Amino acid sequence: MTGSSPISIQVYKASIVHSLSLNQLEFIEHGAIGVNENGRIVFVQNLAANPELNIANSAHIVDLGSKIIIPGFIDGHFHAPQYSFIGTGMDVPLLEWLAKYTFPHEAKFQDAEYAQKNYDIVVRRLIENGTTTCSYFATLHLEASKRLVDIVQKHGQRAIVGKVNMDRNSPLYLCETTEQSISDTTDFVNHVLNKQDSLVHPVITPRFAVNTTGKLLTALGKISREYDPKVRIQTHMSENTKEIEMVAEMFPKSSNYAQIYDRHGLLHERTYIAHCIWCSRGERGLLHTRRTGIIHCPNSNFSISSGVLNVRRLLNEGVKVGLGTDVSGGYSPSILDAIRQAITASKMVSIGLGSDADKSSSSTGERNIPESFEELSFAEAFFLATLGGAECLDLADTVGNFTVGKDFDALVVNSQSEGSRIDVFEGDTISEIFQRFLFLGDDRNIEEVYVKGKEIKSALKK
Ligand SMILES: Nc1nc2[nH]cnc2c(=O)[nH]1
Ligand SMILES: [Zn+2]
Repeated sequence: MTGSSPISIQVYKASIVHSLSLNQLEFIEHGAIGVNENGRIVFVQNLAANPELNIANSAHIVDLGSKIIIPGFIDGHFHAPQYSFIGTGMDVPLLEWLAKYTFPHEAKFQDAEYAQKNYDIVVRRLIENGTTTCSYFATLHLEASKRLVDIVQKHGQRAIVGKVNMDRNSPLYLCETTEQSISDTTDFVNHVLNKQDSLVHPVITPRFAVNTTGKLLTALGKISREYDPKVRIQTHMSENTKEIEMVAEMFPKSSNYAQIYDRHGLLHERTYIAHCIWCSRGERGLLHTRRTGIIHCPNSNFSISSGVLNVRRLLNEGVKVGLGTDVSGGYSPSILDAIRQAITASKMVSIGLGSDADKSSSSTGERNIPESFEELSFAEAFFLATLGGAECLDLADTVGNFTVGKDFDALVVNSQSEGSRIDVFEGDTISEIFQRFLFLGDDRNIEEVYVKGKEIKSALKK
């Protein structure tokens, strides 16, 4: 047992599964986690090796039997306003999809009351599905973005929220002036920081290079670096080949997409970018040097026909990677789905069906021996959904696994919950039951959801 035991602690006895690193998944079949009044983990104990709990009398013990405690899921990329057209409109690729469905829909969030109603529905749905931390894109509307912050605070979810910036190449009904965009962003960032709520953070959110002028990008980079620590930045990059062609014409002085963001001061260790499917070797190297993370959104990459990201290569190159649902480019709000689709995407890459900018740009005529890439294991995909995401979002000191001193953000998983679609067979090991949850489980198996020690799922029913 590690750490001290303050007077009033909550002890959860259960099986424990969490990632220590990309390659290390720890299973503690008979475990206990101690959580103090501040929601911090004070000990993690293997009861098989060390059955005595060294705790004060006032500790409250919750015996969860054969249920499994895992770290809460981290969704590194979610568009809150897009939830209300989830599962529809996936008949066209990105640029057409934005014009045909997304922009008209996001324009409705001009109405803060409409936004509030919709945001309440989506935040509830994410908590149901075990997303304890979510990085949200709101819309460009300041008041509606503030309402999203209020809603996540009401429900107790850990969240990073961004007011979207877009000052060109969108319809007039969803476009702001550069000056308005800068002043509303400053207002939004200060509004969230002034709350001094350790669970909610602002993030600078330029939609993507297509929708932003160089002047705006420079100003946003500057805002992010003016604060200590730097304010996070999230955006999209190299999702779709037409998008990349458009961006190259718009920013002719930069030799590639990543360089555009870099030249405007947007790439740093608190930046994380969705997609990056078509990044060249040079761009990946730049992201690695800047310690910028990539959020892999496989459902969206398939659903709006963007491409198949080679995650293995990014991991081999030392780039930080997390998972995102990218609703509603992606049709599922569940990180379990992102885990499954990340594994499927990695299998496509391993059989030579990945998207590869390096391959298409090598026109030397020489016959290259194709590189082989190992598919992701379930343990690696789970890492991306938890600790990997925490690293991208600069939250790894606080969440992502059950290290003493981190906050207790956790899910109680019951393979035999009411309505469960998971069958358990005689002799199944904890690893087998856990894997079956990853591939067959759903929100019905996620019985309790904790953020900073507080259970937030049961309150949704009230
Ligand atoms: N998937 C996705 N890509 C984008 N690129 C710019 N905006 C968006 C968006 O809303 N969704
Ligand atoms: Zn997105």
